[in-house]
Amino acid sequence: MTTRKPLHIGLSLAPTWLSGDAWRRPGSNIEGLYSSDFALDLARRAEAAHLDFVFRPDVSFLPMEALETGAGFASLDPTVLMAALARETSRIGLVSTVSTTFFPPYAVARQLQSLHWISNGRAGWNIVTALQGHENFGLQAMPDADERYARAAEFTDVVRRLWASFPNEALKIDRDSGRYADASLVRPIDHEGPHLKVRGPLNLPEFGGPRIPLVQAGASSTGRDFAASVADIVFAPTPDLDAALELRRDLSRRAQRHGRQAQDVRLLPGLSLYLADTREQAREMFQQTHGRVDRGRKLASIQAMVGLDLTDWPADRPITAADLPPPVATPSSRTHAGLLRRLMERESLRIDELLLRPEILSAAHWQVVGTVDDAVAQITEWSAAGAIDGFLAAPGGSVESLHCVLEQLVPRLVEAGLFRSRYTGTTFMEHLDESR
Ligand SMILES: Cc1cc2nc3c(=O)[nH]c(=O)nc-3n(C[C@H](O)[C@H](O)[C@H](O)COP(=O)(O)O)c2cc1C
Repeated sequence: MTTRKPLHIGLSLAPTWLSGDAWRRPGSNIEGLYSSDFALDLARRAEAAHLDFVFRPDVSFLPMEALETGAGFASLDPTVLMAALARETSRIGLVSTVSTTFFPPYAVARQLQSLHWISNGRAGWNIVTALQGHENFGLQAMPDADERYARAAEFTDVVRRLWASFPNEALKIDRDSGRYADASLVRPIDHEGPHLKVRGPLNLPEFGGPRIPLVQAGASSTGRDFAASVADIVFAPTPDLDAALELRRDLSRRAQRHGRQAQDVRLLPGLSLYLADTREQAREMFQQTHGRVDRGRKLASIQAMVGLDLTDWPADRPITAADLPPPVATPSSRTHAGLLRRLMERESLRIDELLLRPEILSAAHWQVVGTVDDAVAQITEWSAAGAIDGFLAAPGGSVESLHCVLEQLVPRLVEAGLFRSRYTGTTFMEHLDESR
């Protein structure tokens, strides 16, 4: 029923379907979490459904308080994991998350270009400025968000110039003359900026096909501007249609201001999917998953994001906009803090209601708890409204819910003309360019 362009779909390999208490279900395969087979099974299923990409969010610290009740942020290094998937798949994009706050750009440029070669043009880079973890990298304190973005812009520029510093055309490989490369085409970048000093060139030629697509997550004003200047995909939390529409319009305006076209920046919100045969079963799965909410930790996170201490808040007293203190000056994610504040201002919720909302439970992502029909209806509506260019599936609740996304929901989107029925290209960038 829609005339819009086909969507782009990515699958988060962060095991969201094992979050809360879902890992305790008998068939969860939680024991296999740190084996490459675990992710490989998912990547193969996602490739069979012709998804654009799989991706692994990542952080460089271990929140100890969460570890007693779930794996949380403990995970394999995402770029190493993607390299393991590269040899066992052939079409699907492989997006790794690498922070611009902690790592040296030369090493990052080389690792990602290596992944691009190993996967024959399927690497992607999710650029994050990170939330915590400065203690693991010898920093005195976490730089504030604007400082992190300033470094991210310089870092991304350096990485792209390093990639270009050894162009593929420099490879001559002429056996007869004995000329391996035209070294005059390989140039240092001689970068000296406020945050970084890198000479180059990179000691790896650029892959001889489409470039590495860039994904960006972080939707404060500075984050949006950075995304609009470089990103091919923006991964964002948009808990409702209004939020997605506003972000889509704003990204289009900002992209044009940076001399790019609106469609160069594709908005793919995170979509948390608790799917079952009936709505009642889906709601039950959701309740079972989140029944054992770690109240103390959630309340601490609310306090960190909006500055309101709810420890002794009466259970039956709704929290209203008037109860909110002025916005917290430097939350670790302004995006998430802003969305939580927006929810609390718009709806006067009691504390138990608040604790079950996506702004608290699932990083403020768009959420469907229901049937495949419910999910198809919402995705169709958001797509027809021009709010999204696709979504990043983060299945929740159970392995069955995850399989339902790939084996039932995606085929329904194909039937509706909203998604591809086969791959036409072999590289990640070609998948993204299909909708142009
Ligand atoms: C949807 C979303 C996903 C994110 N994923 C990660 C991640 O995987 N790893 C990480 O270190 N930071 C992640 N971040 C943090 C951002 O990179 C950024 O540092 C933070 O949101 C602050 O930027 P902001 O002020 O624009 O919100 C994410 C942020 C958002 C909004």
